[in-house]
Amino acid sequence: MTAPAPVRPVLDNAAQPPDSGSPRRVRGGMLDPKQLLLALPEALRKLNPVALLRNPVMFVTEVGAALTTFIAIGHPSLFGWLITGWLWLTVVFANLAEAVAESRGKAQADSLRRTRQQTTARRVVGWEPGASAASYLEETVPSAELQRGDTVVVAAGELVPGDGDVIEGVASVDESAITGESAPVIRESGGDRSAVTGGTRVLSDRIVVRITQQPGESFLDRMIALVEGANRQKTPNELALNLLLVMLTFVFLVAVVTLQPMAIFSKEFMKAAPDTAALNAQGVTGIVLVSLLVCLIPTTIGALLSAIGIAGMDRLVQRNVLAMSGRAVEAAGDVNTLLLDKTGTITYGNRQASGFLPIGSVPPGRLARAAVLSSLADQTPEGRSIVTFARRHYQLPEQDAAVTDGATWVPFSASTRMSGVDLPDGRRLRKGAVAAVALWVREHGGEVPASLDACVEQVSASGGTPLAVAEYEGEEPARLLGVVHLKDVVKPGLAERFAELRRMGIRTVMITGDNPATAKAIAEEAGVDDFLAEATPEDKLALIKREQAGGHLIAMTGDGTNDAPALAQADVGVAMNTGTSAAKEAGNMVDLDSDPTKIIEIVEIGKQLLITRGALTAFSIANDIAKYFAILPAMFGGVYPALNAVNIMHLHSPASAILSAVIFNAVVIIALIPLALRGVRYRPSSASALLTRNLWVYGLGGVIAPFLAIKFIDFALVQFIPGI
Ligand SMILES: Nc1ncnc2c1ncn2[C@@H]1O[C@H](COP(=O)(O)OP(=O)(O)OP(=O)(O)O)[C@@H](O)[C@H]1O
Ligand SMILES: [K+]
Ligand SMILES: [Mg+2]
Repeated sequence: MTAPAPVRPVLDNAAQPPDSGSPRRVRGGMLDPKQLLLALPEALRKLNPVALLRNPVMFVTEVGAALTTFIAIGHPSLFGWLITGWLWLTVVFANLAEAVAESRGKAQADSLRRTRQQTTARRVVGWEPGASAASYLEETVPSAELQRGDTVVVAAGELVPGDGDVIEGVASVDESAITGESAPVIRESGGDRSAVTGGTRVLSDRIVVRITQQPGESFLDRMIALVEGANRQKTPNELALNLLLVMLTFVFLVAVVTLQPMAIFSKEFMKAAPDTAALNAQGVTGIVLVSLLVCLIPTTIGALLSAIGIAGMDRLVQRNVLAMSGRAVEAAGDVNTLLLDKTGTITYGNRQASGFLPIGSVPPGRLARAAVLSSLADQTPEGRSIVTFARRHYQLPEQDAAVTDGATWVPFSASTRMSGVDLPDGRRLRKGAVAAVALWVREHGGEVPASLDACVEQVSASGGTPLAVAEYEGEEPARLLGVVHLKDVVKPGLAERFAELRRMGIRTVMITGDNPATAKAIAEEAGVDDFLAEATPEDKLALIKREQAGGHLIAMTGDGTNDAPALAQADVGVAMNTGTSAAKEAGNMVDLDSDPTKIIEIVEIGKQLLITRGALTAFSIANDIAKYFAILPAMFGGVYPALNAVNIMHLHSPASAILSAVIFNAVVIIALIPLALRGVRYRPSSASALLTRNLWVYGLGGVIAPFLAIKFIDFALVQFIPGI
C-alpha cells in the first residue's frame, strides 16, 4: 500500500504562500474577486424561493423583484427595468455572500475527503489484555465494516482503520492527515492520550485499538460535514435577530403599503420623468412602492447574517479547532470563567515516576517491589512508568508471574484515585492519591505516620504528584510504605496567555484530582487565578453547575475521560485532540493542536463574531432609516413643496433618487462581504467600551454613508441615464 501524501485539512487557496508560518494564521481579509465569480453559480441556485424562505428579508426582496418584473413586462420603461435589475442583483449579492462563505469550507471538505480512504482492518477475535499474538484469531475486513466495540491490531506502517481507544501498547502516530502537524505523536493505552483517529498512520510499534465509532460516523466524517456546513443550524442568537428582522420587515411593509400620497406622487413623477409616461400611474406606484420597501427593510444585515456565522466557524477551523455547533462559538464570546484540568492540559500530562521515598525504616526495595506489584496490570502511563523506573533502579526479583498468578487487579479510577492488587497469598497492595491511600490504611486498622507529611511536602512543593503506597496482610494492621514521586512538566508560556485572559475579563481556574499542595505549586507556576484540588469528576461537574447557576458562562478545556461530564456540562467544552474519545465526544469543540491556550483564540473569535453581527446590524438599520430620509424630500418635493426646504441632497430627479437608493442598497452588500467574512477587529477591552465605540463607528457610519453614496451615484451615474 502506498502512503497517501499528507493532506492539510487547513489548506488554503493557492494564493497563499506555503511558508506563511503556522498553517492556521492564513487567509487575510482580502476577498479575491475570483472567489465571487466562482461562487456565482451557487448564488444563482440559491434564488430558489423555497430555499430563500429561510431568510425572510431576502425572500421579501425576491418577491418584490418578481413583482416589478411583472410590472415592467406589462408597462415597459427604462426606469422600470433598471429598478427590476437592481432588485434581482440585491438578492443575488446576498446569496453571493453566503455562497462565498460556504465555498471556503467546501475546499477543506474536499481535501479531507481525499484522506478518507478505504483501508483494510485486522480485526481480532478473542483478544484479552496481555494476550500473545498467537492466542487470538485475526481476520482481515474492510474498514467500512468495523462496528463499535470491535478490536483491531495496527502495526507500524499501517493506517488506523477507524476511531477508537488504544487498549494495549504504545505507538508513535502520524496524525498530519487530521491536524496538519507533521511531528508524530505518542498514543498509548490507559491514560488521557489513548484516542486514535481513523486515517492516521502508525509509525512505530503495534497497538491494539477498540473501535468507538459506528460506520459512517467517524471523526473525519463529522469534520467534513462540519466544514461543509452540512448540518449548520441557526443559533439562538441568530434566530432572535431573524425574528427582529422579520418584525421590522413587516412594519415597513405595512407602512409602505398605506402610504397615502403615493397616487398623487405617481402623477407628479410621470411629469418629471417623461420616459415613464409609458407606465400608467399604477405601474409607477407599484415599482416605487417596492423600491421604497426594499430600501427600508434591513437587507444589509439580512444578506450578511448567515455569512457572518459561517465565517466565524471557518475562522475556528483555520486555527485547527472544530466547533460542533455555532451556539458554542457564540457562547465562547461571552465566557466569564475558564476551567482547565491540570494533567495533560496545563502540564504535558506525561507523569513519570522519578523516585521512591520510603517512610521510616521501610527498606527502599520493599517499597519499590510493592509499587511494581500494584502496577503490573495498571495500563496508565503512571503505572507503566513505575514498573519501568523500578526495574531500572532496583534489583527486583523476577518471579512476578508466580506471585501474581490468580491475583485480583484493582484498576485505577478517578473516583477512588487508587489502583492496586489483591494477591493470592492474602497481601493487598494499594497505590494512589495520598489522601485516598491514607484513608484506606486507617480503614484497615493502620496508622498514618507523621513522617508521611514531609515526604508528600517534598514531592508536592516541586509540582510533582505524590502517590502513596500501602500494604495490608490481614493479620497486622495496614502499613504505609512510602511515596512515589511522579514528575510532570508545566507547558511553557502559559502565564502570559492567562494574563491576556484576565485582561479580557475571564477568570482561569485549574481543577485537578491531585492534592492541594501539588495543585498550588502548579497553579502558581502556570499563573491561573484559582484552583480546585482533589476534585473527582463529580466535583468538576458540580463546580460548573454552581458557576452557571450564578449566571456565568463557563468554558472548560480537558482531555481525560474523567473530564467528560464536565466538558458536556460546560457552555464551551474544548477537548484536546490527544485526549480520550469520551472527552472528544462530550465537548462541543475539539482542538486538533491540543493547546490549552487555544481557548484565548476561541474566545476572541466568539467575541469577534458577536461584535461583527452587532456592528453590521447597527449599520444596516441606521442605513435604512437614513436612506429613507435621503430620498423622501426628493420624491415628494413636488407634492409637498415644504419638503424642499430639507432637500439637502439636490438629487437630479425623483426617479433618480429612487434608482440611486436602490443601487446603493445592493452595492453596500457586496462592499461589506469582506468585513462580514473577516470580522470586525477585536482588541481586548471592556465590553461597554467596545459597544460604545462600535455604535459610534457603525451607527454613525450607517447614517452618513447613504447620503454620500446616494448623492455620488446620482451625480456620477444615474443623472446621465436618459429619461431619468
Ligand atoms: N495509575 C494510578 N494509580 C493510582 N493512583 C493514581 C493513578 N493515576 C493517578 N493517580 C492518583 O489519582 C489522582 C487523580 O487522578 P486524575 O486523573 O483523576 O486527576 P489528575 O490527572 O491528577 O488531574 P486532572 O484532572 O488535571 O487530569 C492523581 O492526582 C493521583 O494522585
Ligand atoms: K435595505
Ligand atoms: Mg487526568
